[in-house]
Amino acid sequence: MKKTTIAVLGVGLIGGSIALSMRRDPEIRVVGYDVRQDRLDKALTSGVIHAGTTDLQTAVREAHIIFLAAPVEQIFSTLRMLDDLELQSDVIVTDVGSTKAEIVREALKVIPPHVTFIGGHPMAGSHKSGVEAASDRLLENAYYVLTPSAGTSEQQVNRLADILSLTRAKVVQMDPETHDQVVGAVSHFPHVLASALVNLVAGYDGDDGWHARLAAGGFRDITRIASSNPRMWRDVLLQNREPLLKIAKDWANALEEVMDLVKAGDADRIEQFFQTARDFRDGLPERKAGALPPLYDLYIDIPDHPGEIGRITTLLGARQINIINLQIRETREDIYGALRITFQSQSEMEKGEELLRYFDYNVYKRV
Ligand SMILES: NC(=O)c1ccc[n+]([C@@H]2O[C@H](COP(=O)([O-])OP(=O)(O)OC[C@H]3O[C@@H](n4cnc5c(N)ncnc54)[C@H](O)[C@@H]3O)[C@@H](O)[C@H]2O)c1
Ligand SMILES: O=C(O)C(=O)C[C@]1(C(=O)O)C=C[C@@H](O)C=C1
Repeated sequence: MKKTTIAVLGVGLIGGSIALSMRRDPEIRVVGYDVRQDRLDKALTSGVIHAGTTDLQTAVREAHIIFLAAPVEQIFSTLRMLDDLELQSDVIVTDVGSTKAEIVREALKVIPPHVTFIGGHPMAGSHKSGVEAASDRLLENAYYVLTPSAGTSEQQVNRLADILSLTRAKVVQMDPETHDQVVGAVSHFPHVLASALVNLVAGYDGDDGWHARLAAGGFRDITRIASSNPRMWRDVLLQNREPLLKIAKDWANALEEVMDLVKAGDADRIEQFFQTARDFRDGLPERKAGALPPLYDLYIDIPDHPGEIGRITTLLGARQINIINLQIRETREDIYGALRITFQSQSEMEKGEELLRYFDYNVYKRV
């Protein structure tokens, strides 16, 4: 049987995670394309892709499905290049960009007639970037929005949904404008808010640094996403202007309403405000509620001498502690836990943790 070839253009967090999911099927060959050779090298050595190239034509020539997984601005420029490339006759091109309306409009304008374009957006991610943060479980149980156009053949949509089942995400269909409105409210605007709040507090933080030091769980929980890639979010905001401007207006009104209650000292309605939010927040569907087991991961600092990883796996193996995955993470100085070990169960993880601590390793549950 002929293998299915998948091209992933942009082997970063999302492209890498999709590539890893695709590799669950041994009949799929994943070719990565990136403008950065060092990123392809990382993806190759960590087994994310079967082959990598910085030549776009080589990457797409044999592809049956092409994922555009670069930052949004580069998704536009790549779309415009497709017309000059030799492609398979029934190829599906899809993207993973965080905005949809403008991308789909552009694709319909520039895509060659024999090519099917289906907009896509997996609703999962991280504030971390790059292939080193990729995981075959990143999209598990997340919604994956597809935005086929009126003329898109149902058979092609099903073909794409079929391949996407390897990510274990829940594929849904939506029109691009609805997508941008909804995702503007639940993802884009929250990123603006998180960063605006951080900038406000940074401005308050005087020489004594008390704001930074007292910032505990609340501030950290609501601002994690302010650590996201600034270039990526610049592009997203520029592509989703109209919905965002409307949401910002609604936000300003909502904030004013609460502050009016504070001004009036209206205890009942202030409490009601928090209660209403809590009811909706507590009712959000639990992403981990699906059939798949949660992750049992430990992160371990690896001392910088040869044979350390071998020593750790030997220690675990000797006590029959089962691990299902091992990942060496980007070794930037400020990152703890360079080695990630995924265990089969909670009890295996606990046994592993006890053992590694006994042998004096620094072990973390989450980083
Ligand atoms: N980060 C998230 O949480 C998230 C979630 C869902 C969707 N997205 C979307 O996924 C896309 C990628 O985001 P990411 O977080 O994976 O970014 P990333 O920075 O981790 O990866 C992007 C990769 O694209 C490469 N690249 C840059 N220009 C390119 C070009 N012209 N052609 C090919 N490759 C190029 C970069 O070298 C990098 O390896 C964006 O469009 C983003 O909107 C991101
Ligand atoms: O979890 C995160 O860090 C994310 O920001 C992921 C997130 C989001 O939920 O806003 C960010 C961008 C996307 O396009 C989809 C998902």
